Amino acid sequence: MASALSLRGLTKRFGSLTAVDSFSLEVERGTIFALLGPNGAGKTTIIRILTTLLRPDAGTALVEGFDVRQQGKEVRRLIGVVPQENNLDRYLTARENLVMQARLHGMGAAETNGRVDELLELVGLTGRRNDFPDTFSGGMQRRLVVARALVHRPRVLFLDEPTTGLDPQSRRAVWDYVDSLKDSMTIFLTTHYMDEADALCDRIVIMDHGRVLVDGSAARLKERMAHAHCYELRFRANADHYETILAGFPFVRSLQRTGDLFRLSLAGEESLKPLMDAIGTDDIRTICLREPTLEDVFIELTGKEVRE
Ligand SMILES: Nc1ncnc2c1ncn2[C@@H]1O[C@H](COP(=O)(O)OP(=O)(O)OP(=O)(O)O)[C@@H](O)[C@H]1O
Repeated sequence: MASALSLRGLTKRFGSLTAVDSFSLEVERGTIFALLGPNGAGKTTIIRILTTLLRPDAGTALVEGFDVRQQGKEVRRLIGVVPQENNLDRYLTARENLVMQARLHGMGAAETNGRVDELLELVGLTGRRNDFPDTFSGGMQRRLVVARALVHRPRVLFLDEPTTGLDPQSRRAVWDYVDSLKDSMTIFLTTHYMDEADALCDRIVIMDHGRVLVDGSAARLKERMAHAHCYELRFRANADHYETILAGFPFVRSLQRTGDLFRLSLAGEESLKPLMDAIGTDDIRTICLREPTLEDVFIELTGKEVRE
């Protein structure tokens, strides 16, 4: 199957910092692909190179066979971009924002009207088509940005953290739109939400320091952790005290806390007894074994929380 994206030895430096370090990747057409990594890993820099906003210092990047360096115009014709910020034109209505995009891509009036109305319907904004984006909720603005990126029927859609800052219901709505597009284009997204990558994507790359750390489906990445010993531990009291104790054990490989609930992975089963001996049972409400998640894989590989 042909590649939608082909990156070979892609490198980008900012002064002495190598943000993207000889990065290579092939993404097949029709894939929903996620690029994950901690803050500063190099994800946005890669998207900016692929969308022709930034020139690489070395290496090549092809989008649908076109070179981002030499054939920027052809690349821009084939891609849709949903940037991190909702950069809508606030002086244009929702509908006018989409019409403007169609004009920029040289679409004729008849084609534009049909396409714009179809997209407003798809993202559930038909009733608000004549309103200005400033009067929209964050979720509605995001949906409009997605619609705008789709006006010219791109073959590759780039989504840079498409659901950051959205409530769970709006996130689900964006996931549904993205999922409904998958048969007609290749989708490349970055996200800090592991559940998003898990639910949506066929293939995931986790990167850090400009390089690939691991590449595969969510299921395959989780298999890497099949031998990890992951537990959930809930305390009825003194959670701060226990957090200090847990963080001090050399065999606690990762530790995440939400209120009085701790998720931890241990180096081996034999670590459980010394752990229980040290913390006692007086303040433990529950302890249970749990399945590894994509978040465990991320922490294991990068040594960092998903968002710091
Ligand atoms: N224009 C720039 N000038 C200097 N340094 C930059 C520039 N753009 C990015 N960087 C640096 O390059 C590195 C990679 O940044 P990038 O924005 O690609 O990371 P990211 O993985 O997208 O992070 P985040 O998850 O926070 O968006 C960071 O150390 C960043 O500070």
